[in-house]
Parts: sequence; C-alpha cells; structure tokens
Amino acid sequence: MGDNTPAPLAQEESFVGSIDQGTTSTRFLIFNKDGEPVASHQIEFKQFYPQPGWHEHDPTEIIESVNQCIEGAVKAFEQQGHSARSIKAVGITNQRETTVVWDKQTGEPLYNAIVWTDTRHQNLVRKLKARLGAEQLQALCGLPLSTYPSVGKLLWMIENVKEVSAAYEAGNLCFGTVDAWLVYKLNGGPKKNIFVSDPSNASRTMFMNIHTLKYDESLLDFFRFDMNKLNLPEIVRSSHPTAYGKLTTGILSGVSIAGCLGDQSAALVGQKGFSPGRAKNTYGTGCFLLYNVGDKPVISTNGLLTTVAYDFDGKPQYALEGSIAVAGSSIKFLQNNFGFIEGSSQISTLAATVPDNGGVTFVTAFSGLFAPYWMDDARGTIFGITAYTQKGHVARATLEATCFQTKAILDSMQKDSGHALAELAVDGGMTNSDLCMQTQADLIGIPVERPRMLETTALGAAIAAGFAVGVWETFDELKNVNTTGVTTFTPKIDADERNKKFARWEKAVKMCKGWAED
Ligand SMILES: Nc1ncnc2c1ncn2[C@@H]1O[C@H](COP(=O)(O)OP(=O)(O)O)[C@@H](O)[C@H]1O
Ligand SMILES: O=P(O)(O)OC[C@H](O)CO
Repeated sequence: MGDNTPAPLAQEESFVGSIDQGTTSTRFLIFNKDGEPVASHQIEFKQFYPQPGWHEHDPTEIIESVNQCIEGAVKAFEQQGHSARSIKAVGITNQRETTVVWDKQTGEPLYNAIVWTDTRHQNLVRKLKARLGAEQLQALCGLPLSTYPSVGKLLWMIENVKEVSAAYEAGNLCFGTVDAWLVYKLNGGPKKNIFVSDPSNASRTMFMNIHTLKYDESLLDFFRFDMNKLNLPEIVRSSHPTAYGKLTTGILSGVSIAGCLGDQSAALVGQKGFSPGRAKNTYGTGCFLLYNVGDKPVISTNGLLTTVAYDFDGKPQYALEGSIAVAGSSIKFLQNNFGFIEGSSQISTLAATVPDNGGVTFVTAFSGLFAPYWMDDARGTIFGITAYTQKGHVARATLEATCFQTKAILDSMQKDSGHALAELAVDGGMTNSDLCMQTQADLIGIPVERPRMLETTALGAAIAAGFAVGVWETFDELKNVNTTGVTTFTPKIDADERNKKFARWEKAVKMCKGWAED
C-alpha cells in the first residue's frame, strides 16, 4: 500500500433519538445501539387546573418543549464529540388519551389539550352509559365507558367550545392524541399535513376497533359523530420508515420520525416485554400495568382494559392493562398543595420518619378511581386521622395507595389471564423510592425488579424507530439491553399481614364511593 492511500473511514456509530412527551414533563434522549442513553434534556411544562376536576395543557407549549429538549440533548451529545448526523431516526412516545383539537386550515389549536386525568365530562359520560349499546362497546374497542378515553373529552369540546363546534360544522376539526399532534406539527403542520397515529394510541380513543385496528363505524355512530365533519388521523404501524415524516426545523431537521408508541406501550417494549406473559408496571404521573397477552385481544371481565401493545410489522401484539390515575402526581400533590416536601425525592425520607402508616389510609381518587374499580364518583379521601397523625403517616399512606391499587390490578390480571406473575418488572420516576418499592413487594407478595436504567419508556420509542431504519433488526439483538444492575425487592411480610392490610384498603375504597355523585 502506497503512502497516499487514505486511511479507511471509521464506521460511524448509529444512535436513535426519542421524544418522551409525558404528563408532567417532556424529554429527549439519545440512545446508542446498546440501548444506553448517552445524552438527554428534560423540561417540566405548565399544568392548568382551571376548575376542580379540570386538567389542561397548552398544545403549543408542548411543541416548544419538544423542540427545546431536542436542541438541549443534541448539544450535549455534540459536546461529547458525536455528530448529530449519527442520529439515524427519532421515535415518539407520549401521554395517551390527552385530546388535542386543531383547525385543518391553519394547523393551530382550537382549545387547550384536555388531559387524560380530566373529569369535567363526568355527566356526559353518565348519559353515554345509559345509551342503548353502551354495554357492547368494550368488546369492540377494549375500553369501558369512563372519563378516561379521548372520546368524552372531544364530545365535551364540541358541545362547549364555540370555536371547536364551528370548526366541526365546517368540516375543519382535526382531532388527535398527543402523538398525532406532535407528528403533524414537527412535520410543519398544514403544509405537509402528515396526520397519523399508531394503534397503541388510537386504541385509547374508543374510535378504533381493537380487532381490525381500523376506525369502526358502529363506534362512531354510537357517539353520533358525523364523519364528514370530523378529521381523524390515519392509523399506521408503530414502526415505519416514512409514514411519520421528518423533523422539519431545528438541529435535527431532515431526520425521520420512524417510531410512535403510547408511553405505556413504549415502557413494555423498553422492558422487552415481547412475549405473552411478560408484564411491566410504570410509576409515572399515573401508574400502568401492562401484561402481554399475545396476538389476540383478551377482553377483561375483571375491570382491566384491552389495548394494543405495539404493531411493528402488521402483526399487532395486545396487552391487558390496569390503569391507576394517580401515582407520582400524589407525591407532587403533597409537595405543591400541602407543602410537606420540597421535591419528590424527599418523600421516602418523610415516610421513613415513622415506622408505619399509623392507621392512615389515603384513597388518592383525585380523578375518581380507575382500574379495577372504575368509580367516577369517588374523590380523594384520607381515613384514620387522629391526634397522633404526623406528616410521615400521610406520606406512607400516599405511597401505599399506588401499591394497593397495583395489588388489586394484579388480582384482576390473574383472574383474566389465569396466570400469576412470578415477579413484577417496574420503572418510572416513583420507582426511585426504595421505600415505595419495598412496600410494593410486601403488598403483592412477589419480588419487584427495578432495572438500573429507568428511562424504559423513551427506550421503547427508540426501539420502535430503530427497527424501522435498521439500527436493530431482531428482538434478539436487544437481549442484553439494561439487564445488569437490577435491584430486587423481596416481600418481607407474611400473607396474613398482607391480607389484613389489603382488606383495610378495600374498606376505604368502598367508603369513598358516591362522594361526587351529582
Ligand atoms: N425519588 C422519587 N421518589 C418518589 N417519587 C418520585 C421520585 N422522583 C420522581 N418521582 C415521581 O415520579 C413522577 C414522574 O415520573 P415520570 O416517570 O417522569 O413521569 P411522567 O412520564 O408521567 O412525566 C413524578 O410525579 C414524581 O412525583
Ligand atoms: O404520564 P404518564 O407516564 O403517567 O402516562 C400517562 C398515560 O399514558 C395515561 O394513559
């Protein structure tokens, strides 16, 4: 070889970006092929609670937060000596059910996003429940009628917001969950008009048939929508090289958006819950247990939901889901509304100031109770307060509330699937609390396994995008991702004590029913 022969170019490593648009914060993470996050940026955005039971986000602020997170993470990535060019694709994962409406012509939002936790449409939902055919909905779409899915939020807006009803009458109303809104705006809005959603998100609206993964006329008829007036996003696979378009502005302009998953589906993927019988529980703002049931939907008879886990290749995988509306948000509540702590990470220290809950039970039913109870007329209730009660007791009872609901969900899951979990894989912000995870193991009587890297939701979206562009090609390539450094919490109380504690919780749940009856 002569002296002038150029040295071979080093093979550029491939990375995948992930937009994780959660209920309380937005983040952007960049993963390498080993599934390790190498750079990230996170921003908390504003929560609007204009009236009791109402919860809104500003859709424009959400887009801005995404763009800022991308800029922040990519700058950190470049400072490590990497090139933005090595980011091969971007995945999106998002809070589900949250409902965004915008004008087809201008691409601008017509109202604040109504967040999944919102209960303003409780009466509207009660009327829908009384309508002929209401009982048949769950078998078709996997969800029972409640304030939780998108449909009630959209109906409320059409009935109550004149800009929304005018756009609907003119055929200009676009409805989307947060994924659809992000994809539409990140692609430049009406100019490109990329208006799509993935089945794991669409299965949270009550518009999609869970068996066909298509919008179902009988569902839309039940809700009396006129399909000439309502624009719905096209449902495409969760992993797709072109359907989600490209980022059009900023430091990653031109990079493909190639994956899209609702955040709970993404966490199941990030925990590599690819085979039937695998489950995960994610403790974020809310808490959601997903159990992979394979390629056929299982309709619950025990208070669980049926959802699309993911659809990477036209062969959708399904999950049974237990949804808890209030988890990490109860800790934020103790911080922001009661001033008990200055940050979420202090909750364990406060709870550890006392040896037990001192007889206090806190049913954190701020938005009613979701799975498996589905009590829209319950509200947050603290039982057992005496002159003995300290802040630490309330802190413990707050953590226990999510753990008890998880226990109730696991019981239902066992009844629906005929299978008991041997251990529970967990992730999400609240799992940072060792005390909470030990409590969880005690209350369910099986080990709780917390991975070292907790950003499994973002990882799941990166996996969906990475599959679409060939960064990964088989599930097998992911088998070593995030397997070292797992912390296992083993139960330390016996079945008798566990059952007594749970019976007390169930008594409290019964007692808070009916509070918000009218
Ligand atoms: N050290 C901690 N101990 C207990 N809870 C925590 C801790 N750190 C964060 N959290 C809780 O985790 C939640 C955020 O989790 P995250 O997974 O980021 O949720 P989301 O995706 O919904 O924004 C917050 O509501 C917060 O109260
Ligand atoms: O914000 P999270 O992570 O609690 O997730 C919100 C869920 O997607 C709501 O269904």
